[in-house]
Amino acid sequence: MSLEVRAVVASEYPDWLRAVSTGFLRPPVVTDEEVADRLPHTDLSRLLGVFEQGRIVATFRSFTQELSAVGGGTLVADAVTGVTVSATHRRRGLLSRMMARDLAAAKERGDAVATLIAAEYPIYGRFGFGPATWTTEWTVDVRRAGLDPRRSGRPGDGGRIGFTDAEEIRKVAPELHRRLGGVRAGVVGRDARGWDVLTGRVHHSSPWTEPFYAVYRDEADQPQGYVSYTCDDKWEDGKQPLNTATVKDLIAVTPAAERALWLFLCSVDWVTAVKSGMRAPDDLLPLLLPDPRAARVTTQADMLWVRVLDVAKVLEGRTYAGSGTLVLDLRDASGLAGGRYRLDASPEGATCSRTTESPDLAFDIGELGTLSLGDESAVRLAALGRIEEIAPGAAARADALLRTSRRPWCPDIF
Ligand SMILES: CC(=O)SCCNC(=O)CCNC(=O)[C@H](O)C(C)(C)COP(=O)(O)OP(=O)(O)OC[C@H]1O[C@@H](n2cnc3c(N)ncnc32)[C@H](O)[C@@H]1OP(=O)(O)O
Repeated sequence: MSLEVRAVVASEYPDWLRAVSTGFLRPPVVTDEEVADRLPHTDLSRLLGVFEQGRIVATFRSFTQELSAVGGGTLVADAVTGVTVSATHRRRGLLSRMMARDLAAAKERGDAVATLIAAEYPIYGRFGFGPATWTTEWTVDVRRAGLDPRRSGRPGDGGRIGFTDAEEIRKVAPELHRRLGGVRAGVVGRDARGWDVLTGRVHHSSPWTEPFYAVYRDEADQPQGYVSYTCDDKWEDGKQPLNTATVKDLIAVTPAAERALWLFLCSVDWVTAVKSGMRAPDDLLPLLLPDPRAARVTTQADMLWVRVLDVAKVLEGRTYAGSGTLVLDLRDASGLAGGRYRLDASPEGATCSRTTESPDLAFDIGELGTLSLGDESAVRLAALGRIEEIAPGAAARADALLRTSRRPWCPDIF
């Protein structure tokens, strides 16, 4: 039976959503309300389906996304999501066909990279993606953290924390999230609908629990961070409170805001555990506690995957703390971004262009995705055999140039 890969039209959108739910093992139920909510935010020309006799057996969606680069600049990304292949049609190359089509279109548009959050680690490396950010989740045992039980939730730095509501958050927090991209690489844009979902204005699949919202304002009364969290209202025998505060979102633009919000969460009466949600691996949280072992790592995993489509845009689109030159020989089986490039970088700026000079390092394009946001070490990748060091010492030179003092972080799942 023939399989046709093509863009989905509006009348097929409910079927497409049902196919996505089926692929993600969610009940295949789609309401008119959900369709009406999602459709205006969907670029149908970038919504792919694989059709067999009129039935959708595979799905794929991409959209334009802004990704923060090292130094606060922005890269235009082709964000990939909603990837499913029906259990009846898996391992017959359908994902490969949809991916090839989407990446070719992204390259044609001039996007710098493609991005995604991988459901499972082994899926996307073959398409030239590499994990570029990692994430850590902690559970803090507040009673073992060593914090002074007499402390209040008030920051000791002249700032203040105040409770607020969803409406206020929709006004204040988008700017905080946008500013985060200026100080962290790896942050992807969060649009108005993303805020509607996070603040309960839109919710389709699971029942909504209204979270608590609190904003940190500095001495000059400027918002510098916010947190939303829920509590589970649990007590143990003997009338002992045993509440877990679960962070849904914590965006802090200054270290003072980050410190204040964590200490606030660890100061709420009845709260004996704080689940941090997915944080940057170098979040201040564990070391902020007198006893950092009270923050147990519960998740440690890859987060944002990056597929470089335009090498010059990626390497010129970031800043560099030091100066140096690197010649990279990049292999790309798909023919999208491979070749030999010379990078001349300094704190004043960088240029990157094709060259015929002999290379310092040679590797697959996926490794450049992994290095692109400053997180991974080229020396480590060379030790793993994933980077070939042609000029002795070149991997260490690459680290000095590419790595950053704070690790990239993507707070959003898309
Ligand atoms: C960005 C996102 O949306 S992430 C969500 C991804 N979706 C899911 O995880 C939902 C459940 N899984 C699925 O729907 C499908 O299995 C998919 C989409 C992951 C893969 O689709 P398929 O059409 O089966 O992939 P396709 O046949 O093109 O496979 C290409 C290659 O990747 C490999 N591969 C595909 N999926 C996986 C996997 N989950 N684990 C390991 N290898 C995989 C295949 O074996 C194949 O390898 P080969 O070229 O060596 O033979």
